[in-house]
Amino acid sequence: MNEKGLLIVLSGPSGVGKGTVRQAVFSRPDAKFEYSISITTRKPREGEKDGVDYFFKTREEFEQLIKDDKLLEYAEYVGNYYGTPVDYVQETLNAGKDVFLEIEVQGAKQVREKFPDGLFIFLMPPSLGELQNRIVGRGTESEDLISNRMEAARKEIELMSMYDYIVENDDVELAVDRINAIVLAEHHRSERCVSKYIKLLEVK
Ligand SMILES: Nc1ncnc2c1ncn2[C@@H]1O[C@H](COP(=O)(O)OP(=O)(O)OP(=O)(O)O)[C@@H](O)[C@H]1O
Ligand SMILES: Nc1nc2c(ncn2[C@@H]2O[C@H](COP(=O)(O)O)[C@@H](O)[C@H]2O)c(=O)[nH]1
Repeated sequence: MNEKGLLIVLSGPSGVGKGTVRQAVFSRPDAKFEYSISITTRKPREGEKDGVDYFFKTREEFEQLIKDDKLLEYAEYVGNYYGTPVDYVQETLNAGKDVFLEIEVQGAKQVREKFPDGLFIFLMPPSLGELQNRIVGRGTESEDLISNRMEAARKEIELMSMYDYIVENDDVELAVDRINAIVLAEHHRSERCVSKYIKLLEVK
């Protein structure tokens, strides 16, 4: 029987670069994770595609998914719902593959309760000034939404102590190196790795 995969959760304040770092993680030729595409009621930004960046749903459709227990976690974030499809995550982990979630902190808290053995990584900006520059520089939010996101960011940063690791995103490729090193170390620390090597002792 397959060993289960590792659930990796990348979280952090809005605009820190989670999406950018996640894309860089997956563009490495040796990336071994499966990305769980989230479901949202937010309108697609320019260039975003349904089923690639998100599954875009109406509020009614999303609320039906909540009722049908189809979400591993969900949160309402700055006026929109965001959630993780539970079946995809369970099936992929059961197939022995690592699953990578990029979600905000309320959702990460719910995942922690259901998957205490998951690997929780918090992405930090070099400073709050730099965080604001990144949100403004992205040019996707109105002024109102930027100040809502900055306010949310301060509350999100306060929760960083519930994570296993804090990774600074001063440079995207360096942040990816750090995340890959943490995942590798976690695999080597796990019971399944020990049991794999313990088998060597059984060979006479
Ligand atoms: N290390 C970095 N240095 C400078 N700019 C960065 C870095 N990482 C990301 N950025 C830029 O910061 C902006 C926000 O990044 P991104 O959209 O990936 O953040 P996010 O955390 O996914 O945001 P949200 O939570 O709002 O979706 C983008 O314009 C991106 O190009
Ligand atoms: N709790 C969840 N949060 C999610 C999920 N997918 C994305 N997110 C987070 O929402 C905010 C806003 O995203 P944006 O695309 O509108 O900028 C950001 O922090 C994402 O990481 C999810 O499934 N669950």
